[in-house]
Amino acid sequence: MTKLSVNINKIATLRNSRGGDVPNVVQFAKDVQRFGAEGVTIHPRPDERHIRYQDAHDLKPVVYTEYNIEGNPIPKFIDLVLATKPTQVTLVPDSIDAITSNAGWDTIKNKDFLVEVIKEFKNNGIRTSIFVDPVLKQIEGAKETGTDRIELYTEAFAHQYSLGNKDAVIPYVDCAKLADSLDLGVNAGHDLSLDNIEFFKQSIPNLLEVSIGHALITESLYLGVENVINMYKNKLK
Ligand SMILES: CC(=O)[C@@H](O)[C@H](O)COP(=O)(O)O
Ligand SMILES: NCC(=O)COP(=O)(O)O
Repeated sequence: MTKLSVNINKIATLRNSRGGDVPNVVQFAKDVQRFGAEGVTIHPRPDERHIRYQDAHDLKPVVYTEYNIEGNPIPKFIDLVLATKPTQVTLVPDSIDAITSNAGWDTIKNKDFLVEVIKEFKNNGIRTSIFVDPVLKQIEGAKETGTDRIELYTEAFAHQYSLGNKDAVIPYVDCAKLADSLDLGVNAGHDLSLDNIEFFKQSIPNLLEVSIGHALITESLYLGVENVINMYKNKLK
């Protein structure tokens, strides 16, 4: 079975747009778990434009499923992860001004750095995952870092799949097979959605976990809007 971890960044974006505390990210994390999510993912960015570092602390006592914190391991992020001790830390090589994650690690070039930070997290009992493009030599490089898992960056697959190109999954299948043979766990994320998730999952049997945010929150709005409009209309009769 593949675990679904819900990325709640977008809930924090909505909250921050008005100030205040609506919607409440802690309540949302409680609710997604009550509805069946098997994990909660956050990706605090240095500018705290959505999830704030304080949110990571506030979520710790309520996330009883898998708590996954993603981000670029700058010193401030490393301190946050060591203080909150999530189930898993996913290392992502974001540039400081990136709108969203847009590339995986060069695991060969950054080997020494990754070995060092991964060792520190693992010594603190935190499972590690590193965000990678679906490139075989990057998976081999990931193995050399000592990480427990990789997260396959699925943006390219999602885009190509939306254009009808199902073969776009092939590099992901090859990388997942290689990871399996190297005893690396396989996660995936970015732009996964109700449209593409079933095909992706069926193509990759050893997929342990997906983290989904942008599409899942958007779909929740669309699938809920009819119901909410009717609730307002009833109150306005
Ligand atoms: C690593 C990854 O693909 C996601 O964590 C994604 O980057 C979410 O971050 P934003 O919500 O800031 O786009
Ligand atoms: N690691 C991927 C993630 O957490 C969510 O990415 P997206 O679904 O918001 O594109």
